[in-house]
Amino acid sequence: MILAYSNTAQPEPAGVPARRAALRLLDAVLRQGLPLEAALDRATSGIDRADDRALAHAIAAETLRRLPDLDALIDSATARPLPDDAKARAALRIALVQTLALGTPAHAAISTVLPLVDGGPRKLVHGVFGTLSRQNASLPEIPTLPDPVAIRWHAAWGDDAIEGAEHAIAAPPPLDLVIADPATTDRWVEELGGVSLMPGHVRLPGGHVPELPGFEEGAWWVQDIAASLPARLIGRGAGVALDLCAAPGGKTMQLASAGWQVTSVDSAQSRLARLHDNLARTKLSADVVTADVLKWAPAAPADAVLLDAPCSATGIFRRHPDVLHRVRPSQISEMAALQEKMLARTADWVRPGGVLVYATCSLEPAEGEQQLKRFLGTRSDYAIDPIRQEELPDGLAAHAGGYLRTLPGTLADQGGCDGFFMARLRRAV
Ligand SMILES: C[S@@+](CC[C@H](N)C(=O)[O-])C[C@H]1O[C@@H](n2cnc3c(N)ncnc32)[C@H](O)[C@@H]1O
Repeated sequence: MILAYSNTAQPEPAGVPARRAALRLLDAVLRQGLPLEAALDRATSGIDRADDRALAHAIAAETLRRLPDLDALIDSATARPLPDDAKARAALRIALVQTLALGTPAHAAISTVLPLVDGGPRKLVHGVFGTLSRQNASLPEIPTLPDPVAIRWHAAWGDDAIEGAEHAIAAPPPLDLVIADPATTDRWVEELGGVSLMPGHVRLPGGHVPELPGFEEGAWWVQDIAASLPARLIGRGAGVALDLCAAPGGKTMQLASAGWQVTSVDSAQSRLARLHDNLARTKLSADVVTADVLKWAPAAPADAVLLDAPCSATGIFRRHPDVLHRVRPSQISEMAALQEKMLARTADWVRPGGVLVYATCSLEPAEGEQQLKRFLGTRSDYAIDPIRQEELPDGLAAHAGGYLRTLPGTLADQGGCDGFFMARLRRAV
């Protein structure tokens, strides 16, 4: 038997440490409310092999995508519903997701999970898994959204967005690249074998990023098409642009490659390290400042300010399915209060006649439409500079109010995009 070693140095069957790490990850998200990525290092500490760490992440992420459907299956096979936080439910979730969604043979899925419930509900887990296997249980083709999210998004956006979100969970999102020099888009479409939805954009079905042509030379970087639009709204320019809440730097690279003298500000040192790496790889430059935008201030007003504000991040649920489970209404309100303060403060850093772009990767109106309305109600020196059709890819249209809202279902035929809100505001001269 091949042996692996847990961080308690006990010999264990191969494959068990990855499943234990998957359980830790799920506990971190569902009970502690942590982002999946933030919990990764701790949950997988003691696992040396990168493929085991990747497996733990894949099991946890797929469980989060399929949680309501996995729980419905488990509940169909137990006399009484198990508590949400029961060990048996957690073990069954990861055993079932492996066999029903990740292609793991049933015997491997259950034999690597049972050691995790030794001395506990082993018999129950084995019994329920066996019952569901004999019934040839399957997951629905289109996943079900967790109820609180479905209710919230239905109230805000209606049936189509719910359908769009459920379909979006079912399919792996495409890989979007921003091309540093938009004039070379056709060349990269050909070389990478992708499609382009607008100049400076290439979409691939997926791929191992560091091995793709052009990565090492810094010809492009990964950025969802919706995430690339806020910086595009600023356009090309030779003046001073502030990129606020800038790390890991997708928008900084866009602004720098569009000719701006960029100052990038973010409070997270570790995320700024990635921004520095990104600038080095793409040979672009920016002044990088580690600071809290609620305390820092620029020496002089800027021609353009981009505020990509911290938010609930519910718009990026395709790649980060933890947001579907850990983001609560109270957090949305807290983020909205923070965004309001940031917007009020940073609006003073735009020169008269200059431009302010406000963006969030959120599907919550409180972090988008309502924020914009409140801001315009308090700042008579600002007006919306409406987004024009020629600034957007085919299939996207600005709202009649001049801002842009992307939803689950937007660009669905081309592979979709993240949920975003963005508005361009111009300061009176
Ligand atoms: C949506 S992410 C930014 C993504 C980035 N604009 C890009 O395109 O790569 C939000 C960022 O806000 C930063 N942040 C949160 N609170 C902040 C604060 N008070 N001051 C400065 N940055 C902050 C976070 O560290 C995070 O990097």
